[in-house]
Amino acid sequence: MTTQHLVKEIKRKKSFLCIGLDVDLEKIPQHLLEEEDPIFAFNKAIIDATHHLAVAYKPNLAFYEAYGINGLKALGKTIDYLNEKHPEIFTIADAKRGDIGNTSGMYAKAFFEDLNFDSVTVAPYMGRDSVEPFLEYKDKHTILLALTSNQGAFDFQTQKMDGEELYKKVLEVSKTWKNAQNLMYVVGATKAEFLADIRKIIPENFLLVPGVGAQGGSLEEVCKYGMNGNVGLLINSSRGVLYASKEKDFAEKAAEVAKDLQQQMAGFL
Ligand SMILES: O=C(O)c1cc(=O)[nH]c(=O)n1[C@@H]1O[C@H](COP(=O)(O)O)[C@@H](O)[C@H]1O
Repeated sequence: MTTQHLVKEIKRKKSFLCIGLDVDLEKIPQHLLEEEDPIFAFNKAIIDATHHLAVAYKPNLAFYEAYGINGLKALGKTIDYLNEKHPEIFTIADAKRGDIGNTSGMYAKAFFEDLNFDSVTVAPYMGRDSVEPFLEYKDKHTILLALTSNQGAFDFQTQKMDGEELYKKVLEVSKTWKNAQNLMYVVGATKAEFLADIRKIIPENFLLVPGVGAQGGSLEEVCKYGMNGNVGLLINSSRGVLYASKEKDFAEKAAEVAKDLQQQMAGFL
């Protein structure tokens, strides 16, 4: 999906909500465990109830790998369902990959060709040749970790290197890479006070912003940092939407939380 297409969808739905499909079998309604594929049954119910309110879905690979081959099969069914039923939705494989060039090439093939995601999250710390195999896919997006939502972000990302914070170096250097127009960046909602500086370096790239809700980030504080004004953010909520209820009404309750987030976002568009 192109960035222009994503922008069009954001304007049409008046939403820049990304729902994180982080499925935890201990948190889903227990009646779903009787289904043949509980993970897919849960995802399908969430997608069916929220697809008109969200522009993106982000399964985090950890939550599928944790259930072995069954988890990976459920991931495959989920992305196929999204691509077939809702091709207008932007899909993110939250895998945080990155390795030596030929290995990254295989990761890119897995997420962009086999699973056919629109984008994948990538860690930048192995440098240019670890990211470029993802950027080779001109119709896909690479979402680079810039300033993450967790406390440990202060261990390295905000430390100075040659007088400049490491996360700023990541932004500046990555801008010079081949097909850099296909880069998006992760900035945690818990790091809203850094967004003004970040936007000075990358005024025209989408930001994926996780960390609202369960991690304490404020939606309102990040919403004004779109690109060139108002569009250019994907704000993610996973647990806050998925586990609004553990009862049979879970999908309905998830839709209520998603609607509340969407309505707050509409005020900024
Ligand atoms: O890349 C991410 O999506 C990510 C980066 C980051 O800095 N912080 C962060 O929380 N995430 C992911 O975003 C999701 C946040 O989930 P909730 O805190 O439940 O909304 C999880 O899948 C995290 O792995």
